Amino acid sequence: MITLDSISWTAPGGRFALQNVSLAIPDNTYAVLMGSTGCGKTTLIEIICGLRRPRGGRVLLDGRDVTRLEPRERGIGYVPQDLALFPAKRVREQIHFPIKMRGMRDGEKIVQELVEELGIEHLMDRLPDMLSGGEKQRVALARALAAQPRVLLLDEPLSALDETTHGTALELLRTLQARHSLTVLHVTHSPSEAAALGQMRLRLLDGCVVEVATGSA
Ligand SMILES: Nc1ncnc2c1ncn2[C@@H]1O[C@H](COP(=O)(O)OP(=O)(O)OP(=O)(O)O)[C@@H](O)[C@H]1O
Repeated sequence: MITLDSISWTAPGGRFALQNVSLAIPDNTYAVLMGSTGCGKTTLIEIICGLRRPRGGRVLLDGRDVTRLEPRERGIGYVPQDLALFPAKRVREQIHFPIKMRGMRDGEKIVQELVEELGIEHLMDRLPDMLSGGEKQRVALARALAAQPRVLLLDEPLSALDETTHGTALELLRTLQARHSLTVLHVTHSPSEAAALGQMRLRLLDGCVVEVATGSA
């Protein structure tokens, strides 16, 4: 369960602020978040994963207050809008990185299973600039899932894909969510993507998160 309890955040310079934003996404749910450009969607995602510190309020994951924890202590996988792959690391190192950072055991087995699931075994020795857009997405997903998080945050993960790759990626995200019992928060501008994936559809409107629809996607 992802819970935001009265989160407030002010941008440096004070020209944008979120005031008392609250939301609750139940366990094992695929939630999508929409809203006009610049309304604060990325800001909310980064507050949940710990890359931005809120001025007030709390972030709770499965009831545990993580507001003051470092990102790697939160049990969250994150795929940012630009994917943020390390330019000089090969795919193998990208995916092993979160496992190494946390000193996890069984790293080799986890990576092997993930790369098979995502169909990227043949890419393991490549650098990011030797990958297509769709391949980069898969590598970023594998890296986000390597530390076996319960929560996955996706910031417009499919926006750069062509129609065919987009369709396959939708299916992949749905399958990953179900297989790993993930609680997902996925930011998108695409109503069709939201309708295809969102068991819970949320909109950030004038600084408030409102629920647009709930039900099976
Ligand atoms: N570091 C910063 N300094 C100043 N302003 C910022 C900073 N980060 C974000 N903002 C401002 O905060 C607001 C929300 O930005 P955010 O990236 O969260 O929006 P968004 O809803 O994700 O937008 P988009 O849909 O275009 O990706 C914007 O007005 C942005 O200019």
